[in-house]
Amino acid sequence: MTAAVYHIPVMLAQCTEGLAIDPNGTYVDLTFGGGGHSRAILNQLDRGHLYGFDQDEDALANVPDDPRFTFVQANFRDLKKYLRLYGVKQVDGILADLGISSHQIDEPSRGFSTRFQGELDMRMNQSAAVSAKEVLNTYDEGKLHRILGMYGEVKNAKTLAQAIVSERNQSPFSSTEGFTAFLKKFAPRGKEFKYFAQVFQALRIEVNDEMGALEEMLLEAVEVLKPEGRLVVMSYHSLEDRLVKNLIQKGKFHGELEKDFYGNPIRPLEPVSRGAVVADAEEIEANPRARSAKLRIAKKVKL
Ligand SMILES: C[S@@+](CC[C@H](N)C(=O)[O-])C[C@H]1O[C@@H](n2cnc3c(N)ncnc32)[C@H](O)[C@@H]1O
Repeated sequence: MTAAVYHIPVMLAQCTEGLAIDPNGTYVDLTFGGGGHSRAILNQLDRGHLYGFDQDEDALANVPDDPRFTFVQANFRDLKKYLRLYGVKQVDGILADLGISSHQIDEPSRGFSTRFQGELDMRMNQSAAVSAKEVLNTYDEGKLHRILGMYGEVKNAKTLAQAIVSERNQSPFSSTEGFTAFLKKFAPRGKEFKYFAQVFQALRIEVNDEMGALEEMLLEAVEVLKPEGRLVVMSYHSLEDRLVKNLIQKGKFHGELEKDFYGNPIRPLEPVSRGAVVADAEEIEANPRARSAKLRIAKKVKL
């Protein structure tokens, strides 16, 4: 397994520029994956150090042999705890390139892809307790309805949730192929793959508690950043991007920006980039995965 085919890093230059790297600083790549972004950060470090997190043990195969790098096989929601373990209280910059890697999608046994035959798994952390199979075969109808509607924006979420519950009573779901064959009946004609992708996205977000992990991580990231330290987050769907954007612009996930007596915004971060940075046409042509990427860059407010 080589890093080149594991994952092509998206907006590499924009991410490292966003971090405004101090060669002697301490950095965190929260989503190490194939290590593309990490290697680019290491190239700019001198006496600095980089901590690379990934909850997927497959990422271990890509760890560089470099004394300035430490791999942390953990969920990024526990950022503070693990940094403390290494005696790190504050860092100069944090990068998160959310979602799953091409390796995870392309490996049939991981169950992320609508195109391959595999178990309905979808766990990024292979030791986690709940897989997509458990979600489909045990969640009650109301919960399935909510997940499909909220995380997949599936239009007929209620009908589909009902059908899942009655189907599994006859034969429980186990393979991706069996599940997509079942989904076909509910998909709009000619848009089957888009529909499958929406349903799979919803399951994946639930299995990995992606929204919960993102909220916890963002709050911890704000705490561990030095004043003026950079937060660089790349997301691939609007639910994630909304959380990141709201925290940067409004200082909270929900609700409006508050101001102090003098009219200064009360928020722990301030935007560095105007709006979201997106990939250019050339990159999208070479790497279609870059199409949906939205990059937001912020710095910790100096008190
Ligand atoms: C889009 S890929 C990152 C690719 C990487 N930037 C590169 O250049 O190869 C996302 C990676 O983050 C990991 N990941 C996603 N959510 C995570 C979480 N909550 N905690 C730890 N790792 C996570 C996934 O396992 C995956 O390997």
